[in-house]
Amino acid sequence: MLGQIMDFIDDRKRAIGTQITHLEYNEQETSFRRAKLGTPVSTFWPSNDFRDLATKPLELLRFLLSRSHQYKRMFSPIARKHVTQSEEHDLKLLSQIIDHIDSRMHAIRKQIAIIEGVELRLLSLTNETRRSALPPEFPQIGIDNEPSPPPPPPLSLSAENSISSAASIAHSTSTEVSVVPSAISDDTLVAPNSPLIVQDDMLADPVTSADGLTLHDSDDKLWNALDDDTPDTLMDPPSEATHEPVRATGSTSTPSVRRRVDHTASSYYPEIISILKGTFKLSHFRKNQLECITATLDGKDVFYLAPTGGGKSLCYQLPALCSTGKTQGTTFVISPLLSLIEDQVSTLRKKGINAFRLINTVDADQANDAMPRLRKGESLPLVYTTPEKLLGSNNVQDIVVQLYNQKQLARFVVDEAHVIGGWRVWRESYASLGILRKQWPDIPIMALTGSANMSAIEDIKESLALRNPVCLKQSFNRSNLYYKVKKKPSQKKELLKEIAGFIQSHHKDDTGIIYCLSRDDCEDVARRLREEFNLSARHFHAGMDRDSKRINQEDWSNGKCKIIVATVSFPIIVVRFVIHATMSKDMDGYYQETGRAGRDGEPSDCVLFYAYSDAMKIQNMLKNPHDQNNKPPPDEIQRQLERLSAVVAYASNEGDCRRVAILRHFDEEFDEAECHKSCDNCCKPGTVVNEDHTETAQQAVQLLRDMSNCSRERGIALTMFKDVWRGKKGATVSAYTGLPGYAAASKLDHRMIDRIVTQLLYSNIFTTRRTTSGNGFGNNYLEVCNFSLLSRLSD
Ligand SMILES: Nc1ncnc2c1ncn2[C@@H]1O[C@H](COP(=O)(O)OP(=O)(O)OP(=O)(O)O)[C@@H](O)[C@H]1O
Repeated sequence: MLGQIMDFIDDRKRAIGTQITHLEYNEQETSFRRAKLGTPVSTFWPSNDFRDLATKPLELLRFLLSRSHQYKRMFSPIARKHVTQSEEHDLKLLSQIIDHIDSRMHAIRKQIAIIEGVELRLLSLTNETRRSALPPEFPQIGIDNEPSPPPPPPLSLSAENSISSAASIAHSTSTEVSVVPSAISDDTLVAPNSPLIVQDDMLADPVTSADGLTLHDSDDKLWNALDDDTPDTLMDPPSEATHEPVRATGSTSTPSVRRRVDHTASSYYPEIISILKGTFKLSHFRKNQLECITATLDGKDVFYLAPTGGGKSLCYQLPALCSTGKTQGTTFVISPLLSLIEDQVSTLRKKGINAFRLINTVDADQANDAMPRLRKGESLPLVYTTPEKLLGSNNVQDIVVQLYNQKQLARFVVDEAHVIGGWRVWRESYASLGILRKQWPDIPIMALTGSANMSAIEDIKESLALRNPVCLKQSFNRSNLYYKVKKKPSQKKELLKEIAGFIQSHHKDDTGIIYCLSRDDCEDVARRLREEFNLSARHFHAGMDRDSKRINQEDWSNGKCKIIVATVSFPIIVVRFVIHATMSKDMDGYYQETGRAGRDGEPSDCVLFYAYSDAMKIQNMLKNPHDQNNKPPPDEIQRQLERLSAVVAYASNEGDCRRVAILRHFDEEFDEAECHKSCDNCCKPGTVVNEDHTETAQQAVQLLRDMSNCSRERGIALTMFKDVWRGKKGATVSAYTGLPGYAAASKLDHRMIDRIVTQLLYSNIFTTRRTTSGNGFGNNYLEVCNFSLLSRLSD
């Protein structure tokens, strides 16, 4: 059946893509409504009969779900804006496609849950006694029972950046190859939901605690400053009804309104403030914290988005300790990371807060384990668990039923909610969390994330079936961070010299993190910084044994080590500088990693060493992952490449304010005047000049085609192509000197040549093909990927 819709969409994609591009060009004009598609509207429509799913194996279902997500992402943003324009037949069609994909995704998720046994396990609990414990709405397995999803809510155009169709590529081609490629990031940014925390930290490291690594991070200064200049709380109008039928995105379709509510007048406030001061020893709330706490105590669903270090944890930790509130008892916090759970539990227990973990642990010390206590019927305010444990364990399910029965189930908290919606869908159990709402419709859910743009937010709300959630969002701007991108030297020795020089001159006695791509690199960089530059660097990654981790943590705690060279799996600390020795794989990762700097509000530096070759390395890793058995589907690889392209666009942009680019990724408008020269581009003297290099790009495409046609080699290496285009002389290029494009770029600066080639690669007009020679060495050859785009270029 998915094949049917995919075929249908594939047929329409090109036409819709053209339409979308057209709309983007004319978004200010009313005439776009009358724009016609290039192909006649099909009368064929696939049915909503999804019985085919029943026969599909789990792997295929996951793949299908991922593809459906991909399609939805592509079509949703534009449809949200225009779906109301009913006179535009094609846009109506677009919204019908999305509805259909929605229904399909519901059905696939349900089937996955059935196969994984999640629902079956829950049902197996429903013997006579247990069934009576369940709410009357307890759903039966059966796709027929599925409520049909309402249409997606209208949303602002700013969410349109996830479109990655051929049409948008064509659009970008004609406009983006410019001195100031600001438009690139507009079009190439893709909705995040990215794994902010790498796989190697997942479940692999149940015993690591970050205790020793946590600095005193009183962030008051930063957050007070933020409070002053962040926009008002955005709240969706809350609904009084808590027993409404579960609705997906439609539940959020009511337009947001700005309203100020005096939360200090709420009946919960006296207890809230007493716990804030007495238990947490804090004097006041940061932006949105009180709103969030009051809403959850009032039994409402909450979606809470705040930048890293914004104080999300307090929003569920504090209400968990309240005895007032509509729901009482245990707060279950669902977190994807074992190391984060361990860290949170031990930090809270040090403060005298009764937090427990509900995970599979090999730790001999079971003092923090929730299970034995819950079995004994002890009342535990705060229990951290993983989605797998919560949904997959019969024992845990027994206990949840029991707590619910006794009205001792206070709320579910989904931390790092951006994990929902990525590929790997992604931890399947995260994607299955929608079942919480189905099983316990009247238990409030709180979703927290530090990284989500508009379409990701919609995905989260929909997947968790949040009901009229109170949405609290905060500006992502980190005004105390200085962003800088530097050209990465090709020799590692030179890179280390630059890094060491920067640290010695700017941060001699400060703490900092250096991010590397691989564990080996991480170890090597730390060692060489120690040995060759006398810097107190230690490596840290999830592949280390427990003793080495402990030693490095101790060295950090006692000040012997000031610099941590890490992969992305490093526990939370406050540092004065973050250096990316290799670029991040996506903008979310980059934002999270740089966000480690200056969590105390003091000015801090974020330096990215960028080389296009790193992007190629990552691209190859994405296309050819080590674990071939776990290779994402092609569509997902494409999405990851697009996310990578957003970082390339960011890093290679030498003109636009970095802050604007970063915040745009989170759908946040930012006036570059507010940057106050706190990024390298804003500090550059002179004015920005826009240049259109479309013609040059066309020449490049033609030249590469001509070179490929006359080459007797296995392929055209990137350097060879550039040499020919520049008009290099000598024997190596002699085969190509007669071509019309030879030396066509002789007057261009070499950086401009690099940027044009980069943009052609990331616009999918050029691609690279990797071949391995007989002696095992790999070569990257440049090819024209999409000839049809070439003809569009010349139109
Ligand atoms: N109201 C407050 N006043 C002062 N400090 C606060 C307040 N709320 C939270 N903090 C402190 O801010 C720091 C960061 O909080 P927290 O770890 O909850 O951030 P987070 O939003 O979860 O960040 P991340 O996304 O990085 O996990 C902690 O040290 C916490 O104690």
